[in-house]
Amino acid sequence: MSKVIAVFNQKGGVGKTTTNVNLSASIGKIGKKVLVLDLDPQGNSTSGYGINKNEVESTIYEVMLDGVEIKEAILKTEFENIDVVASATELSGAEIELTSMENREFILKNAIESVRQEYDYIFIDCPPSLGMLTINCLTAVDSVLIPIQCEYYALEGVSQLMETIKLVKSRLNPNIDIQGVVLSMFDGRANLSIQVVEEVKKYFKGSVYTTLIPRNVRLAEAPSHGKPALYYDARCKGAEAYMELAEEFIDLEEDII
Ligand SMILES: Nc1ncnc2c1ncn2[C@@H]1O[C@H](COP(=O)(O)OP(=O)(O)OP(=O)(O)O)[C@@H](O)[C@H]1O
Ligand SMILES: [Mg+2]
Repeated sequence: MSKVIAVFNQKGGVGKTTTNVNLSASIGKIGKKVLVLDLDPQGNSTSGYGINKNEVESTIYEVMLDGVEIKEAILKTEFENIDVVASATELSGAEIELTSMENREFILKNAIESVRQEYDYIFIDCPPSLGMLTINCLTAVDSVLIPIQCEYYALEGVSQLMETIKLVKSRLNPNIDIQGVVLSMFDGRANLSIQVVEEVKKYFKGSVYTTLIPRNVRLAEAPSHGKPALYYDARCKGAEAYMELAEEFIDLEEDII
């Protein structure tokens, strides 16, 4: 049975998609079977894996709103152990369409049930909002991986984020847990970055990964080549950091350390 993980922070541009694509790719490279599901209408995880969402026949939109079986929307990729369910631009309208549906919070959870046996991990990239798509995602997952950018105001919105998770836990998904907090765009030369790491560790106590993701231009370039950084430039600092994060993630999951 797979573990289903949301990569979520309602704040925009904090590194959700970069983490979703690069952490999943590294976990796949380690040998775990991974499904990457793009729930953001922007479709950046889809294009980050080299898929043109406009050319895909069945996307997560058809799965959630037209009753298409998720198996029909699963795309194989050239990357080791990675399958993808693509996003679609129409998904932005889904926020409204979902509100009139029966059991509207459980649509994604029910949709992924049939493929949970086939993967070790299912990673879901969320949009930067707290709408119905995000609620569906939080209802469907076992845990939430929270990327936080090492910048001024890093913790802004975090209390709202924690409130949302608490609310979902009490009403829709009693088993939801925090998987971990990833500090992204770290700059070791900047005092601010170092201060943010301290602050975030104080707030989240033991839940923060030791691995820090540095600001690295290769991570920003790789999506335009339709590849995770690992397949674009395996030796760049960004790809190395996400591989280290994947190892830390797996070790914690398997309770080795
Ligand atoms: N570690 C990094 N080093 C350099 N650039 C980065 C890094 N992480 C992310 N970026 C860049 O910062 C921008 C925002 O990152 P990303 O798209 O991952 O954030 P996001 O939280 O998914 O954004 P959104 O809320 O819009 O979905 C992107 O242009 C990305 O390439
Ligand atoms: Mg994103």
